[in-house]
Amino acid sequence: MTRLSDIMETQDRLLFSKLFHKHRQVEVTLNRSVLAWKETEKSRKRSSGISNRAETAHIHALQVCEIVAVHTKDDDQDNKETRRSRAEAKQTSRLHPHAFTVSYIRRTRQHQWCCSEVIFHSANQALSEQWIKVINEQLALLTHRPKSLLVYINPYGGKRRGKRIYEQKVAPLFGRACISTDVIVTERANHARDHLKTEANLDKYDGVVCVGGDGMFSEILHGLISRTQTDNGVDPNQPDAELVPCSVHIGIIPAGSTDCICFATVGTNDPVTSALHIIVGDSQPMDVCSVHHNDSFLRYSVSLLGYGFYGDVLKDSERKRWMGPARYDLSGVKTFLSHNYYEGSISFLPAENNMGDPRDKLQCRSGCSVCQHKPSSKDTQWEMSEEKEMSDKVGGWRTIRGKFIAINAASMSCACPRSPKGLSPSAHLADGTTDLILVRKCSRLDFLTHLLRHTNKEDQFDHSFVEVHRVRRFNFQPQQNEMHSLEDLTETPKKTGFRPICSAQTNYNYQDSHSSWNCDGEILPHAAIRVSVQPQLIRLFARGIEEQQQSLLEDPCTLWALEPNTHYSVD
Ligand SMILES: CCCCCCCCCCCCC/C=C/[C@@H](O)[C@H](COP(=O)(O)O)NC(C)=O
Ligand SMILES: Nc1ncnc2c1ncn2[C@@H]1O[C@H](COP(=O)(O)OP(=O)(O)O)[C@@H](O)[C@H]1O
Ligand SMILES: [Ca+2]
Repeated sequence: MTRLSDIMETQDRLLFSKLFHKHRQVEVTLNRSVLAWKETEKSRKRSSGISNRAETAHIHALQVCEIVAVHTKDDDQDNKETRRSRAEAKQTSRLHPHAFTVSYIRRTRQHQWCCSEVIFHSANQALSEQWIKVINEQLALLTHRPKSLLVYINPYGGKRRGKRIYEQKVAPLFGRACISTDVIVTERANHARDHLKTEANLDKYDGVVCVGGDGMFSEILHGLISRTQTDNGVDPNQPDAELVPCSVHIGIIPAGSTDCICFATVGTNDPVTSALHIIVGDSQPMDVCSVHHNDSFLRYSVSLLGYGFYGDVLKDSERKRWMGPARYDLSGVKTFLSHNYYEGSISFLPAENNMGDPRDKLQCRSGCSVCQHKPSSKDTQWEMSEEKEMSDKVGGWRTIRGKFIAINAASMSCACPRSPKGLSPSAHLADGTTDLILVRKCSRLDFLTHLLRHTNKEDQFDHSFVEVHRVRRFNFQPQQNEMHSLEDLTETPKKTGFRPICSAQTNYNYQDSHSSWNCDGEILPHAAIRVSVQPQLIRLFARGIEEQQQSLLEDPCTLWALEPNTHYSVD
């Protein structure tokens, strides 16, 4: 713990000067972690008018790791000050014509960040240049910050604003942070995936940025993972293959319909906040589920794998893409009224007891201790060879047969604006597990109550027809094996809804008795799947959701009185 006033004194001081800020003289100090300033006593006395009523000195401080950039002042930057006090600003500029601007991250509300600026003036050009040089030297030490990014924009995601969002809100910030970019506006579905798989020269980039929704993110995810496996000679069709983690980080600029991956890793869907997380080079590891059908690879998933309700909503909504994000509301109501259920059998390998429980109310937050333990490859080998022993300890594979309205596997909370706590509020981003939620056949009213609990404080798992398990793997087999020929099957469709049963009672209808999997917003072609969680396979430019209460130093817009007994953490 360091006393804030000490920062102003000698603590590892790199630079100390008297400069001007907002027409007042300030003492500015830079050390390796903090840039701090306070008004000089002389200036305080002058501005308070009467010497014996001088105000208390306030210290402003911001963390070096949250500085976006430092530049010589542009001429139009003093606008706000000019409005406040045109004459004073003129005088400052005349007496202290050399100025530099520090752009930094300021927290606003609800996990939202913005880029603010503080301008310092000096009469001495060399001094101003020295400040820029030394701050830039400190920023250069932050080697995890990306210098070069490959950006993919889906111009048709969400409300079709991806291109404008990028150009107006994100590109100027990347420019200010001196990040170079190559931008590709996609021309068709899977353009980004295919480009990443085979063409992109990934050695050139520190990260890939996805401007779009969960579906677009899924393209980037598939492109990057496949490329990494191909480059390392790993066959993704092997369900037990240990996949190689991707070295390139992924940034998400939300411009889709649900944007749950962004929301659940940052806490808000705001393009500027996401751009700032990219600029500072945040790193959030994330679990990825690999999905197989028999021995062939189908897809990867990081958020929701949903069969039944969410599969049906997605399938229906695809036909209404022209409506934009509102399609999910309409398809949601329609699917709810249909009230379909599906028979099948689900077997799963529970996670060890020390991995917590989906109902333990311990939410995954920035720096989450549950996610800190990444199994090394040695651990993984141990896990593989000792799998039987381990699974015996936790009870081994379990199988549940039944009639389900929904089967959801949430590898992360799946929080989104529609459901701020998400499908599984206590799921972890990087713990190597997924929360398997089974919603059995129940009445419409019961299911509605369950759905509504996703939007309020009540526990959506507290129903007799809902169970939830934290698992490392699971397999699903629908009741009717799709390998049978359709003529063999005489099962009637499982419908309780308003929709008339369209096929004759004796004709089995595959469409009606099987749902589809919603895999991060993409429809999967198979109902029978094998799922295995690959711990921490990718990294995002994010840090997880921050606790609301930040250490004071992280909020540079706060003014602190010099409190001799107050200690602040600067590390
Ligand atoms: C009657 C009241 C109902 C309220 C139900 C609230 C539950 C909402 C839980 C939503 C969980 C969404 C998980 C994320 C899914 C996305 O991957 C996917 C695709 O998102 P995208 O369109 O690509 O941004 N969106 C949907 C709705 O399936
Ligand atoms: N240029 C394009 N034209 C048509 N579809 C595209 C294009 N680029 C990406 N897509 C596809 O659009 C789908 C939806 O994209 P997404 O950005 O997730 O928006 P939304 O959240 O509205 O679904 C994804 O499946 C993606 O593969
Ligand atoms: Ca997880």
